Amino acid sequence: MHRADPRPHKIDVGVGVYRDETGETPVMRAVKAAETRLLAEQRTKSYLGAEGDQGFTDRLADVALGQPLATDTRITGVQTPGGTGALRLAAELLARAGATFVWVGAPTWPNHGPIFREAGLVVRTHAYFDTAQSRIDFAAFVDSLAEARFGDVVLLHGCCHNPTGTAFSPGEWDELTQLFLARGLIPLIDLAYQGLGLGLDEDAAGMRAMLAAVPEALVAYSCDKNFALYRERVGALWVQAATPAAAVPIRETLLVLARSLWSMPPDHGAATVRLILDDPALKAEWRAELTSMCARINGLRSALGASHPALAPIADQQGLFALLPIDENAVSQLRERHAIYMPASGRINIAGLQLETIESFAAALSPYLPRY
Ligand SMILES: Cc1ncc(COP(=O)(O)O)c(C=O)c1O
Repeated sequence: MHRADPRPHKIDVGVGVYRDETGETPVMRAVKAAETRLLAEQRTKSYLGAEGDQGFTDRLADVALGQPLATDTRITGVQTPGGTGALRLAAELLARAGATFVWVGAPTWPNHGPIFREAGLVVRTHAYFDTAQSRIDFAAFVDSLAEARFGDVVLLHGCCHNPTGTAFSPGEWDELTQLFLARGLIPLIDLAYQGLGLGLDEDAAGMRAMLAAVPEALVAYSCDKNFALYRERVGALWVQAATPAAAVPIRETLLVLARSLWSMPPDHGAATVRLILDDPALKAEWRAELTSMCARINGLRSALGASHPALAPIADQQGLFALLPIDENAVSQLRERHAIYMPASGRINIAGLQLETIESFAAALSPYLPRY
């Protein structure tokens, strides 16, 4: 509908991918350089196993988990087709291990429910977001987990929550860790936007602290956004077992499951990431470009937050998304009257805005926002 709209001032805050100030989703400089190198170097060995590119999974563990895999043999990792593949593989592993319930917050990324259900798990919903205040309702979240039983799995967004833009504070991560330990709950951390919130290490800090404290955990990771490899579907799943010995059959099971899901993950994108992470100059270039993407998003957040009192919480949130406190009716009126496009949920992609369009965007939104 946005594409077909002839109005020149139209705004698309619907599609959930990073956009630069010209509205494009560019290929990152380090990715271009690594792809050129890959064409020259990589193509002599054709076959890859179900685990994918182990160099990729190991190097990425350094970025995500803050440690190379070799230092913690309780953690085993495999390459997956995107974060979606990692979540699906995690779901299959959990179902195979006898898990029944996976808890997800309200709201969450709409694909979470189908991914777990298709693997035979039962999805239960816990409180998460206070829509009126545009913040996490942590007390209600903890209360609703009172029903969770020993061995239940709880999905957590590692940073940059989709769709609300929220993130746990270090204190909240700590409280959750204590709660999970006391109740025997297993965290499945979905880290799809590392580096697009506060920074690479900051965005993973809560997750790392939790991993250090709990015996078992799973981490589903996507490189599709922070390496802008949307076309390639690059991801990884790490599983932390209670002991190094327990990690061995888990790895074997992951490989059996992966063979029946996708046989081998596609190589090109993961090999590109591996080349970047292996080369200090390329790695520095990737980090610099990611930092400027992140700065653009946070600049837009500050401007949008300052434009209207009801949008103020957006300035303190993170990542690509925010959930506007408006209803479906407002969403369709914004489309009809102002050529502003977003899904019925009111989720907006902050990077779909430009600094120059924020004022008119906020003015169009204003009649539909709550008044204080
Ligand atoms: C919260 C969340 N998790 C996982 C994914 C899946 O990642 P990928 O696109 O790499 O499959 C997404 C993608 O939109 C997401 O928003």
